[in-house]
Amino acid sequence: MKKAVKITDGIFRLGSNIENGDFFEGMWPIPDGVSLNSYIVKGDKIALIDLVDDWDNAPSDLKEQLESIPVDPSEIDYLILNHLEPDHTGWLEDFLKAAPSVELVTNKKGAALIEGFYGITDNVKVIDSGDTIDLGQGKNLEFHNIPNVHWPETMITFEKNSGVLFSCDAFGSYGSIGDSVFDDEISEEEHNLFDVESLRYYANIVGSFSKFVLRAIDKLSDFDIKVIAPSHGIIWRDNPGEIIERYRKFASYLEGPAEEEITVIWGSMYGNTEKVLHSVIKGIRSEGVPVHVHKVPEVNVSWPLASAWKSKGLVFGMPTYEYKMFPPIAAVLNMFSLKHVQNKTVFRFGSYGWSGGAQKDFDAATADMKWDFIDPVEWKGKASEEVHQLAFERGAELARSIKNQ
Ligand SMILES: Cc1cc2nc3c(=O)[nH]c(=O)nc-3n(C[C@H](O)[C@H](O)[C@H](O)COP(=O)(O)O)c2cc1C
Repeated sequence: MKKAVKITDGIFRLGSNIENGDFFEGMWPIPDGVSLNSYIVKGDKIALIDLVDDWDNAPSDLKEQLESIPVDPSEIDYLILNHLEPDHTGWLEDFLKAAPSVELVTNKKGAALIEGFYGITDNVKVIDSGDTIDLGQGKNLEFHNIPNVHWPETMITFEKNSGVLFSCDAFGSYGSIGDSVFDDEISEEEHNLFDVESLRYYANIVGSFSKFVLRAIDKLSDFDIKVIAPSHGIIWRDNPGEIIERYRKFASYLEGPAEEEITVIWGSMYGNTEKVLHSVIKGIRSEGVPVHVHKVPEVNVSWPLASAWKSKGLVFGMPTYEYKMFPPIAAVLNMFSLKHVQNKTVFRFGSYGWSGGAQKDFDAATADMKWDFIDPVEWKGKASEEVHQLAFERGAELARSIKNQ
């Protein structure tokens, strides 16, 4: 039987790992899974904070863990919905069959979404930022809106006496959780995985809303936070400041500067662009700058997006295709535009056959992205020694320019 994990007296974590090969949000690969975390806060009254989707084993895991406390769903007085995205609410209609008198607690925008997604208007308790619900026995829940981290209705719940912050998607990460759920219990190897997966989660899911993330972090600076309990990822009780600072750093990359690193994204049909790629990389390395290389379409955009998010410099290598950019690169740029990959220094190179066209298309696609550009390198067909030399120099120039920022 799966057991709930006690965080402190009367507060428990219930969790399930999604490991069935599905993509997150239907598009982001999660080879190491993702956890869905819910929480029970028990005073005289009982609150369940965030639900799950009917996804993989999440509903049965939740039921088993409630039983382990034990809490019967019918005993739950409040279901706090910090965020209405279906990964936290999709199982709502079935849950309500087992807990018919539970009150759904959300803000005004959340109530509209409950009606929109589930047609539910009864038993909805609309709270405002700053409102509290006293559960008794020293359990007092306070609600604060953190709009657009990640949807407009997103809020956090804070249990003031224990200092546990139920932060929903804020401070979350991809990655399944093993038997240990706390930052001070997981191994160094697991920490390394969550370091990498929290960046990828951030860039994929939250990055566009970085200004709102910074606003939320400022708001939270007044709170005496002892534990961060997000809806995805590990629970931070030893060093909650670590994940707050990590998120602050990720959010700061929106306006730049990011890390002194370069992300290279490239695609090539017949190898003419690929050969020059090696000269560009040598040029970057000649300046001692770390470089991350992603080949499209082989790699899902999730990884180059995470890598680009934290890099000051970007390189795109691609040939002309039907008077435009090589389509897999165009798809990456489209995602980068959607996700606000801004304030970068960028270099593009590539081969063409007769007319070119990729550069013009690239210029148009990137006009609004707040990027500075190193002069591009283009050539007809196979690259000459001079082209290789120029590509090496431009790679080095890009590396130098990000070092000087
Ligand atoms: C399907 C296809 C469409 C192409 N369209 C154009 C084009 O519109 N204009 C052009 O100058 N070259 C065009 N080319 C030529 C390529 O840009 C050229 O072969 C280039 O060297 C390919 O680079 P790669 O070896 O890195 O794939 C096209 C090639 C292919 C295969």
